Amino acid sequence: MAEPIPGPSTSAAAAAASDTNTSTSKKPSVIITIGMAGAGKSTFVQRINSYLHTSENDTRPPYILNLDPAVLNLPFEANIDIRDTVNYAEVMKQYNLGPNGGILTALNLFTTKFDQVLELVEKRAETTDHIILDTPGQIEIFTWSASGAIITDAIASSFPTVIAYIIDTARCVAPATFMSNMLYACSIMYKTKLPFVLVFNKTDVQPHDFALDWMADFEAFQAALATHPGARDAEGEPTYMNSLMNSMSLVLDEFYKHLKAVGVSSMTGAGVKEFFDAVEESRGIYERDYLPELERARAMREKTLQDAKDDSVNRLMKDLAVDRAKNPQAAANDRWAEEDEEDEDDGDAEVNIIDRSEERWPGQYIDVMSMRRGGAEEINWPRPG
Ligand SMILES: Nc1nc2c(ncn2[C@@H]2O[C@H](COP(=O)(O)OP(=O)(O)OP(=O)(O)O)[C@@H](O)[C@H]2O)c(=O)[nH]1
Repeated sequence: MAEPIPGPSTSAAAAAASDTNTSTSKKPSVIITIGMAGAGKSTFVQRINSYLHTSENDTRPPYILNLDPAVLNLPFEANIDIRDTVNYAEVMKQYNLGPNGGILTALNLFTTKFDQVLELVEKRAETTDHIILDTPGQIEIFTWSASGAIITDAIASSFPTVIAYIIDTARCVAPATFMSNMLYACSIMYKTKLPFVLVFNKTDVQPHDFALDWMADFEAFQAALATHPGARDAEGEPTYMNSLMNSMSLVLDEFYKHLKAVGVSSMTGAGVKEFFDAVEESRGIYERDYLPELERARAMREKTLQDAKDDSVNRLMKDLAVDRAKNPQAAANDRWAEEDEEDEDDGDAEVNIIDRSEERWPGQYIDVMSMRRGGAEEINWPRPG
């Protein structure tokens, strides 16, 4: 199943890669942390933040974005915090949503202003080596939503980006949980096509050697599977799930070859240096594999758009020619009346994203929802329903 991430296949792609090699060499690396609820994403971000603040590591402080609108307390200071822009509780109330719908809608609203976020990030790019994104606890809200894809694509097309997939190691000792986690990781990797680092977190509680063994040798995984409770049914036959996982382990073997895996304890800080080594190596993969593919997709999209535009214009011109031939008098009077021109001002007031490192009163909250209700400053948020 697992195909390698496409590499540069044409000379144009190779040229694009070499062009961008120079352009990305000084850009900061973006680290997008993704993981199941409770895997330790926020604690991990706090740990790598403190590592990057430690001057003896010869690094500059990172620029951090919090994209979780529902988090109550963050163990780190975010430079841009979604909670400064969207009130998740108010979104739930106004759009009549449950918690997950509220988080998703809050993220969607924030994404409509992501161009402002990118501008701020680009302004700061000279002063930092790392940009870190903490994502919502409910993994699917980021990984399977349009806004998650837009944010990922937008940032990855500007900066060398790597996905840090955080795994709760202690919860992976059961082969079935390990397999589920790996399948999820696999789906994200093939969706984003970005360099991927598996971060086995909480190694202070459970060392991750077993996971590395299972990834390196599928027979070791199959042996663990065979001895796991529930591997056989009442008649002593392997259960359906067991057989399925057995086959899957062969398939995932190929996927593991494209992964870097590190063990980290966000509690003690063990393994953080190895993580940054893996991020550094991923820059090369980004430049070699992701960028040429991005250029190719961009060129194809532009061509498709141009073709569609040309086709519409051609059809319009044909229709006009037929009309004019039928009624030459009407064609002669067919002139644009200047007074009919509409006022182009759509009343789109700005919602400013806050850069906490710049503002005078950090955390000053902009209530975009009440702005939406208020008459004077109209915002074009989408209407409920
Ligand atoms: N022992 C140990 N505990 C950890 C480690 N990392 C995180 N934890 C604990 O795991 C729990 C969840 O950590 P969080 O950082 O809140 O996890 P999260 O993935 O951000 O959680 P959500 O955003 O709610 O999904 C907390 O109780 C942390 O203290 C670690 O390396 N070792």
